[in-house]
Amino acid sequence: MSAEKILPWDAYNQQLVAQVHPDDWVNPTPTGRYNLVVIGAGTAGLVTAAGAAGLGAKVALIEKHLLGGDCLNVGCVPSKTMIRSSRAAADARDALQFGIRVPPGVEVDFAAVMERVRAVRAKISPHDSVKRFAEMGIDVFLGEARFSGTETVEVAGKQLRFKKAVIATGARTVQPPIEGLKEAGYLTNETVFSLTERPKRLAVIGGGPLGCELAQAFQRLGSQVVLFHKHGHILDREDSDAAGVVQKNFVREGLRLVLNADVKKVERKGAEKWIHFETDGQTDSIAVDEILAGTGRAPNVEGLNLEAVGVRYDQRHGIEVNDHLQTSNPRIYAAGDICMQWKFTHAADFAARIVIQNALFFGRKKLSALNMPWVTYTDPEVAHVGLYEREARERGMEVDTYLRRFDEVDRAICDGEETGFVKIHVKRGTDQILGATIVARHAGEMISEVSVAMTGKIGLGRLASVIHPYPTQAEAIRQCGDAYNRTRLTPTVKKLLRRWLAFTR
Ligand SMILES: Cc1cc2nc3c(=O)[nH]c(=O)nc-3n(C[C@H](O)[C@H](O)[C@H](O)COP(=O)(O)OP(=O)(O)OC[C@H]3O[C@@H](n4cnc5c(N)ncnc54)[C@H](O)[C@@H]3O)c2cc1C
Ligand SMILES: NC(=O)c1ccc[n+]([C@@H]2O[C@H](COP(=O)([O-])OP(=O)(O)OC[C@H]3O[C@@H](n4cnc5c(N)ncnc54)[C@H](O)[C@@H]3O)[C@@H](O)[C@H]2O)c1
Repeated sequence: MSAEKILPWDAYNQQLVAQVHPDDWVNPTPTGRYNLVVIGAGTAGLVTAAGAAGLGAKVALIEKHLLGGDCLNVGCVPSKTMIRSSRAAADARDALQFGIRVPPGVEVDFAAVMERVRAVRAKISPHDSVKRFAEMGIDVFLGEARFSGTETVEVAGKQLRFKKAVIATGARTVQPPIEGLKEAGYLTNETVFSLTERPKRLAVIGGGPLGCELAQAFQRLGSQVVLFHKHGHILDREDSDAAGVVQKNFVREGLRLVLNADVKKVERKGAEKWIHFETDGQTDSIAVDEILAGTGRAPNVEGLNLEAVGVRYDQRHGIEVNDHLQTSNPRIYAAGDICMQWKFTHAADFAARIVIQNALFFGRKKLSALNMPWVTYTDPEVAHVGLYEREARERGMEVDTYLRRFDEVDRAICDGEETGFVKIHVKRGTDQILGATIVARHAGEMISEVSVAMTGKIGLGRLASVIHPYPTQAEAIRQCGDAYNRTRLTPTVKKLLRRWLAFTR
């Protein structure tokens, strides 16, 4: 894709492209064999290349479009920036609840919101720039890579010889198989952040993290949003109580939800797009101005000539890897969205660290050993780490769950953020934390405390002895620890304590 397609072609996007795909970049001339040839410069590729080069490896990094991949350009960064504006809009809307009278006529300037998105992305882009990676001693090649032999990768007419190669080509939005959708035209994460005008009516198809985050953001920024989701509630892979809190808030904010939705057909009539759908046996139609698809990801496996190097893959799950992230060709590894179920930037980052050790230093690091948290940045946010209760049971583990609702937490009450909870699962009869879900406005900032405990093998009982400043919402985590410790006060212990206190009175 040519860089000029980063619309609108304003000063910010020109700045972005100057960093992550400069027009005047001249690919280096490859000399000798590389320790590592990395294909794809999203998070997985960038971290692999930087880490390996930092340890002294001779590294080539190849990117066909923009360094930074989805996260910087069309994923985390623009979405979280837009969400920040949408929270400001919601705060203005809800200000009266805090005793602040906002005069009527407060408006969302959608064009300014999107300009800020582009400005922030451009500001962050030097972290992922061609210049920065070249200065690390990495040979950066712009162009589309393909395997051309058992130990060569071809890019822009050049042959790069490798000892080991890493495929980090990521994933893209799948096109939902809905009649007429393609002809009517629809947005994906690759195009939605280029909008400069607010769609008056927006349909979002898919109630996963992508669909939910953006549906709420657009609704708050003034679009009338209808969200179609296949299942009975949104975010159906999350803890159902957590998803329920978010869903309730969506409805409160006026978002229309179509659950158990079967979108049958899309038709263009003039400027309008008509969506014909079925839900719970009823058929209905709705007219919108734009449609955003967020129905999952397809791995970028095409054009790599994987058959020639014996790398097994499938179109749905991507490249097949073992727990060491090695493909069916032992000299070729993969990391990130191309091969992993965890499709997160931090997951791509930590997978890259595993690849560096395993590919270059005979390491035996395992992906399954990672303790992976994730966050959906709706309002409130849903953050999770470890096992869900149902997963623990499926593995034959009995669990005890400690729950603290935010309407019982002083700081959350002060903040007017009482919906949500902290739920921590421990192995029954112990304080070993198996997993946790937090639903709170800043749940993503809180979950790492539980991750630290799990990674450091700190039990829930010991978390109770960690002093948390008062008043903070994170006290809810300590309070789950207090609740655990109270369960240790068995009737026998209580009786003994009573006797001791009577004796010492
Ligand atoms: C809207 C949205 C919001 C998101 N928000 C979050 C979030 O808040 N937090 C979070 O953790 N994750 C989030 N994600 C997920 C996150 O963006 C991905 O998990 C992450 O970008 C994966 O990194 P990657 O390196 O595996 O792949 P990518 O970022 O997709 O990078 C792959 C790169 O490979 C290049 N490439 C492909 N084929 C070739 C080839 N043949 N030759 C050369 N180059 C090639 C591509 O151009 C691309 O630059 C979000 C995703 C989306 C879509
Ligand atoms: N905060 C974050 O970390 C974050 C944010 C956005 C995206 N992402 C990542 O990006 C990836 C893509 O996200 P996503 O939400 O597109 O994918 P997803 O697969 O997680 O969710 C898509 C949802 O859409 C539903 N769906 C599919 N087809 C449908 C149809 N025709 N009609 C109605 N519903 C339909 C599916 O049942 C599914 O629940 C995810 O893997 C996620 O990890 C992460």
